Amino acid sequence: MEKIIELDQVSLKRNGQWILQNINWHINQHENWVLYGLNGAGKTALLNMLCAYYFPTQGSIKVLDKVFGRDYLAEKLRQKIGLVSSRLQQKFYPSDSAFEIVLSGAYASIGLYEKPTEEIREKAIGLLEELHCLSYADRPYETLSQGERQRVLIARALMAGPELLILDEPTTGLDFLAREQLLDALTHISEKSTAPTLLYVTHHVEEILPIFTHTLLLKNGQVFDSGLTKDMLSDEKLTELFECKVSVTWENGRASLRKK
Ligand SMILES: Nc1ncnc2c1ncn2[C@@H]1O[C@H](COP(=O)(O)OP(=O)(O)OP(=O)(O)O)[C@@H](O)[C@H]1O
Repeated sequence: MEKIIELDQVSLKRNGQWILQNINWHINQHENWVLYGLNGAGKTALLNMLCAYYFPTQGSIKVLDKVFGRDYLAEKLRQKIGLVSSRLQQKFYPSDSAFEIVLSGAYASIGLYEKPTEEIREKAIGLLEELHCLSYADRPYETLSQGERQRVLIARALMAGPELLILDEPTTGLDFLAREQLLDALTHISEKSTAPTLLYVTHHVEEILPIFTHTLLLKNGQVFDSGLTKDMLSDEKLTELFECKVSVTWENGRASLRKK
């Protein structure tokens, strides 16, 4: 089975401080993962390593079967990874239309500098339709709501046909309905035959959809535990993780969390 991510004994030191320690994490094809941890657990640092913005101080990382720095250029690798993050939102030109932003995903550029082919335009329209963004495709990005922007960014990330799609707290700033619409869109994406492997980063248990078969619990820069989502989201496991009594309730394959 093809490995999407292989981290072996990975540690990261920044400014004299260990931020991540001894991370072992393997993601296989056809698994969708959640990276779950509280504020400051090290989720962002870990993502920065997966996208080759940081290099491990110790240990080895393979993403999509490539070892960073040895047999592959980081830039080339990033073209195979779709990234959706609210931090990315500020990078786009506010006057560009939603359509232009999605088209630019085909070239992995901020802004559109090439005339898109008819095939690329059709693909962008298809993705805008799937993500229910067609009605505002011609509107400037700056006029879109937070939920609309996030769906446009998912469509953009899918333009290049990534093998791995990373969603970094994609529901930040979304109201309940916008959040559920975005989560529905992810379920739809995961059901397609061409679906990329999904990696969803969150600190909200309620957002973990049944499509996420596996979960890694990160605490203080270390793997607290990892495995099947249903085993990770248990009363005992999360009580130990938070060092505070919690109970988990399941309904329709989704968990919710309460402090006891
Ligand atoms: N360049 C750096 N130098 C020193 N410490 C850092 C650096 N970058 C991150 N840290 C620290 O490492 C820890 C993990 O940070 P990180 O941003 O990865 O956490 P996170 O899980 O993404 O948190 P959040 O959910 O709040 O975004 C934090 O304590 C942070 O202060």
